[in-house]
Amino acid sequence: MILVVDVGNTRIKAAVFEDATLFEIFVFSKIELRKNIENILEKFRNVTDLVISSVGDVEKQSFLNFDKVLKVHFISHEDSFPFRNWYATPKTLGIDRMVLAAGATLQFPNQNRLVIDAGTCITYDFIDENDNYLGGAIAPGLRLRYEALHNYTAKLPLLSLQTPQDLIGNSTSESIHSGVVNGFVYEIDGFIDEYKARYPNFIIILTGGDTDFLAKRLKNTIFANSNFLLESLSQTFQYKIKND
Ligand SMILES: Nc1ncnc2c1ncn2[C@@H]1O[C@H](COP(=O)(O)OP(=O)(O)OP(=O)(O)O)[C@@H](O)[C@H]1O
Ligand SMILES: CC(C)(CO)[C@@H](O)C(=O)NCCC(=O)O
Ligand SMILES: [K+]
Repeated sequence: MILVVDVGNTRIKAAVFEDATLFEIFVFSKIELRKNIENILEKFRNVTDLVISSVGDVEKQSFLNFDKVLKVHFISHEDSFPFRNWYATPKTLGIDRMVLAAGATLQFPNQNRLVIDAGTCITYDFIDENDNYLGGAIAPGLRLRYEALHNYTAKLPLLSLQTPQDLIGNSTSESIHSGVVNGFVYEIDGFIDEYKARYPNFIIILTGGDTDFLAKRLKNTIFANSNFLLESLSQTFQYKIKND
């Protein structure tokens, strides 16, 4: 049994796996890290390995106390991944993006894949049918757009995510919701359409904290799975064990 931990930019997500079976998911903040991991290990006493992917600023130190009771693995650029990496700056590629690309490669063999992670940032990652990782895009996520409007203007309020009533916002709040939500959706559909112009066939995997909100609003057909990063982390670890 393994415990995988995804340290994101905002939150931490963890899951317990036995082979491909996911037992339970946990979401918590960085300050509660140690206590939460202890509680999970208390509940799942058969966990032998702790597998961590981190893009956040949580230090390795926070996990090292656990190495007395389990094996602790930090997924890094040095590990084996199931794709050829064509990124021009592979050392600066986010570990979360590498893990997503690994999951897409292993779960959807022999096809072009586009992974869209709508989290703090939205990231796009493309892996072609011959398992070449080509790169993608990074843009501000949904919540970040609301925050940016508020933080970098004098008059705009900080709103929480809400479905716009119409394309044409008839108040400050409706204008913001239209700009953020409609803009985000058009952007994603626009990206997908441009990828389609280059690659006639590919599957689209949507994941991240905004998956459920977005899935029903996109015009393109996508495979929505908010646990895709956690599942991919488990698969990346299995792949690493076999290939190291
Ligand atoms: N409880 C919550 N806290 C923060 N964001 C949330 C929450 N519930 C839903 N969201 C949505 O999820 C998005 C953030 O995604 P996510 O939680 O995957 O980010 P993260 O933890 O920083 O991970 P990553 O760094 O991998 O993107 C926000 O845009 C927000 O709209
Ligand atoms: C883009 C984020 C912040 C998304 O979590 C992360 O993947 C990251 O820090 N990436 C480093 C830059 C890059 O991927 O090229
Ligand atoms: K993300």
